[in-house]
Amino acid sequence: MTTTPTFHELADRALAARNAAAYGHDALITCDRVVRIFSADGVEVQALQGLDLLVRKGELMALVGASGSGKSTLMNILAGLDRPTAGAARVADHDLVTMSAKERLAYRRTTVGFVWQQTSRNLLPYLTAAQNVALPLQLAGTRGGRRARADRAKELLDLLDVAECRDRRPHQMSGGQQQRVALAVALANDPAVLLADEPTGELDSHTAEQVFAAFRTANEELGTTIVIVTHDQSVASEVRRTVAIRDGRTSTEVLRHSEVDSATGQENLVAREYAMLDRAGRLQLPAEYTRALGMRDRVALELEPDHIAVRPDDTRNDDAARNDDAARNDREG
Ligand SMILES: Nc1ncnc2c1ncn2[C@@H]1O[C@H](COP(=O)(O)OP(=O)(O)OP(=O)(O)O)[C@@H](O)[C@H]1O
Repeated sequence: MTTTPTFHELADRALAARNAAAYGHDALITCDRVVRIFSADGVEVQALQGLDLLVRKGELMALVGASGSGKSTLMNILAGLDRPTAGAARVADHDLVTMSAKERLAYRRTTVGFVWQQTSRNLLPYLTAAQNVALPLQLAGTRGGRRARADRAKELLDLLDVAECRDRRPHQMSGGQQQRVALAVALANDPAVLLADEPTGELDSHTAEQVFAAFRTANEELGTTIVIVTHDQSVASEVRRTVAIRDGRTSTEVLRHSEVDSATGQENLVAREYAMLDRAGRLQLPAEYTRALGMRDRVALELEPDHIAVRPDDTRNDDAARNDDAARNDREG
């Protein structure tokens, strides 16, 4: 039985709704039901299908997804190179949907830094490492002149362990060194967010580890928030938080933290998987879980005091038995 709320209850509810914090109010990156549709030759492709994502200040996280899941589309939106078709996207208080062309340019120069997969896209071939790092400072009109820019370049190249490359041009460096210098370039203007698209895609695993160490250093020493996009699942072990993208939506996420074993005193990394719950209450279950239990179309739910149980649909067996009976009757009749 439902009871009609009193006027005071309605007033309290309205006040609570007004005071409720907006989605992602305390996040540095907020994607709220982001949709991106491409139209090519009259065919529409929904690259992002209502993607939700929150990234807090100071995080180092990875977005992992298969080819075509929408990673690059999301990256281009966060980088200010593309706009969502619908939904909201904010980075460090910049509204990526309504930003003007002028604001977009300033945003790309000072708020975000990028490291792309292709080393050639990150560095100018005719400049040395130090000159490459100094260039974004010059473009942003940073005060202090040539001397200050050279000092900043030295500081970043030292920090990322590529001091020896200072006077070398990109072709005189290894792939891993080029990516670490690219990271220094991306950090030059002290961006609020650093975006990296498959930054180790062209590197062997040993070199990739060194590049990841440089990302961790940037995150820990400079406090830069870093989002790394990759299709490589092994990257997941390099960061504390991995969010999976599937079919243009964030699906599951894995958080890792260290726990000290009280018996042995040994520190272990513990990983736990979570599913995203959107504001409509929709939950995407990992395909391998649903497949393992033969779940499809419908599942049985039970609310328990501290959890919700999701079980295979127990009426399916009854339905199947009924269908078998009907088939048998048809045959016999
Ligand atoms: N400019 C475009 N025009 C038409 N379709 C596009 C465009 N860009 C991306 N798509 C489509 O959108 C979907 C998502 O593409 P996206 O490049 O974001 O995926 P991805 O996860 O980055 O893949 P990959 O790892 O292969 O780069 C794909 O189906 C792709 O074909």
